[in-house]
Amino acid sequence: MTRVKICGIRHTENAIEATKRGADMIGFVFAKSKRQVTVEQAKQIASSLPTNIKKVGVFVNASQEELEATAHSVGLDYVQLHGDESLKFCQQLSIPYIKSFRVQSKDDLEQTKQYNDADYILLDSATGPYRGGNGTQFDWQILNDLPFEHERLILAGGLNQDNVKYAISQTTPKVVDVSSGVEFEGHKSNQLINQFIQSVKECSK
Ligand SMILES: O=C(O)c1ccccc1NCC(=O)[C@H](O)[C@H](O)COP(=O)(O)O
Repeated sequence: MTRVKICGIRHTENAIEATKRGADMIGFVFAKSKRQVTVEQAKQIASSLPTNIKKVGVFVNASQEELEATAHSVGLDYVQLHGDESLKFCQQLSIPYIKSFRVQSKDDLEQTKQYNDADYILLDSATGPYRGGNGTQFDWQILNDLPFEHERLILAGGLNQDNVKYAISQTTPKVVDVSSGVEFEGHKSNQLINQFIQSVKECSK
């Protein structure tokens, strides 16, 4: 089954609900964002989750020191990098990493190939003011134009309960990632989280 990552979690009740319903990964945004959490908040939420749930920290151009200290303190399984982090920078990290790319053209996919030691490649939309979490989609068709390692693919960008089945059928990702699509009036909604995970589960029926 396609795995699910619920990103931008700020409250324990949403994290618990997501994991109860079958989410595989929970994302905490440490970058400057309306979803930003402190290390202490993330630590508290993470401590309420089962150990098999992967905890992911989202960063934009953070230093190696900050990444490693936060990962250690919160108990992150992965850092997810949404900035201009070079391959050399990523290779020096002592923590497994997910490299994010904003996709507009085939050239953006070409770039991903050099990050062959990344645990996952996250493909997101380039539309919107922020480095992620904009709630906008990219043209999934681009993925069919180039050979791509779908085993390492996290599909993100504008997913929701209504489009996620089609997105999976078009791109066969290992993981689908959602943030805006499970929010109501700017807050995570347990109901939308449930409905999103349910839609993903229905794909493998
Ligand atoms: O979510 C944010 O506010 C954010 C800010 C800066 C960098 C990354 C950010 N989020 C990363 C994510 O993993 C999101 O889940 C992903 O971009 C998809 O977001 P959405 O389109 O809102 O579902």
